[in-house]
Amino acid sequence: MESSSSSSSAAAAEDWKPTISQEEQWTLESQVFHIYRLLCNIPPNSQAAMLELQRDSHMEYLLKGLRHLGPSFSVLDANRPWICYWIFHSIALLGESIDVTLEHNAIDFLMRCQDQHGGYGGGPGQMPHLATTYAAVNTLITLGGHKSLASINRGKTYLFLRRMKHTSGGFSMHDGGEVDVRACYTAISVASVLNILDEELVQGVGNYILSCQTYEGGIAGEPGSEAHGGYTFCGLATMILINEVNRLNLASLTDWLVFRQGVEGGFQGRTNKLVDGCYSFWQGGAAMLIQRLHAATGSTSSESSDDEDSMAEISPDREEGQHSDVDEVNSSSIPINFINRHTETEPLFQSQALQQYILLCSQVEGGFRDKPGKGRDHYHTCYCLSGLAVAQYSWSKDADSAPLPGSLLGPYSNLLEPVNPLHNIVLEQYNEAREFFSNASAL
Ligand SMILES: CC(C)=CCC/C(C)=C/CC/C(C)=C/COP(=O)(O)OP(=O)(O)O
Ligand SMILES: [Zn+2]
Repeated sequence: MESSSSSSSAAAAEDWKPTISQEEQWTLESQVFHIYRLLCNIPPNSQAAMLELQRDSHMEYLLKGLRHLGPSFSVLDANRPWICYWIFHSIALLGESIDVTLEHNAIDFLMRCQDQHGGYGGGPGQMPHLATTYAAVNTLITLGGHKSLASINRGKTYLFLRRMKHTSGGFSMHDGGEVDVRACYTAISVASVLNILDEELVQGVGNYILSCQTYEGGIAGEPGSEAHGGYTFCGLATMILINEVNRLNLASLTDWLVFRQGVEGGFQGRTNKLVDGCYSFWQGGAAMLIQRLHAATGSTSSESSDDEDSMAEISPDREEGQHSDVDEVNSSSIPINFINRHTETEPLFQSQALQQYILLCSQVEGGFRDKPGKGRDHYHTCYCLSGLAVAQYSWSKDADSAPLPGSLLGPYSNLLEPVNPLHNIVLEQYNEAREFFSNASAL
């Protein structure tokens, strides 16, 4: 028999139930929109307009952010290379260009952040740090052109990276700083893209990342911590860049990752936490990396894939001594071979649902946010747009081919530029930098 309290709570639940028309299908997508409509008091039948990427208002917000830094980027903030990266990368994803003066001001500012002994600080005269070094290098590559790329002192950057190398095999974020998976990723990403990656930098990194893969399958920031999307992206991308990805338990990593997408369509960073727009890239980008691991070894867009090879590529191989460790790392072809692979595999996540979460729940009038109720910021704008690009191209067989019909949610004007997910740099700018640095003189 039903108690009176349970019947009244059943009635309350009945009251709360969203009213959906008969014709409306109770799909994952309509659930997301319905929740959002309830939260934001949006009148019914306005979904189509809300699925549009508000390009103009995003550009306005991004340019306002640059103006706020001042002509010589002199605003007091210890994070200025990051602000530059978040804004310039967002503009590049939107396929927009910027005023030449602004571009030169940004390059000049980042040159002043470069330490005399290598690496970039959060502002001129500040201590060099791996996170701001990654942000500065990615920004300069995004700006592109000779002045920007040639402003990076590769020799000194290499010495800085060597100085950050830690006895554990990982890297410290700065002199005397914390050692974690973020540090490994930022160091290896910078070294790879600048074509200065060598055995000394790579030695021990794979063992360090392996020690951070948890019982859940995802990767934690440090040994013994909780698996998290941010660190899982960093650890996985690092392992690919050093050619040791098969040492990870990829089956359990994939399993953990695919369960991080919530019914809202967005991703959560870790088990039992709320979804957040920024994980659209950290988790979505990691899913894209795994999807590309399923491609046939060495195949390119013009070659066919081979299923057996592709499975061998991702099968876990955790036994010591069996991996082809550092000897192959001086081959700078690893990242480009990886990106140029032709994949026949479907995305590992619900791509339409992710696009819907980003456009309906994270997008605001100018910028993006974590979730409804939170404010916009440049970090979330950058990573929501990066995640949107990943989702839009998730059905594409080649990294740079146009999305298949139906895989793009909303109007065609929503389409962003494709990214290289290993570094989160727009593909065209990455290719320019790769060519520039492969022709650069040896250190
Ligand atoms: C390249 C680079 C520097 C990468 C950084 C990667 C990254 C985003 C790491 C996440 C850090 C972290 C533990 C956040 C948890 O915050 P929280 O507890 O507020 O959020 P949560 O509830 O969503 O876990
Ligand atoms: Zn976030």
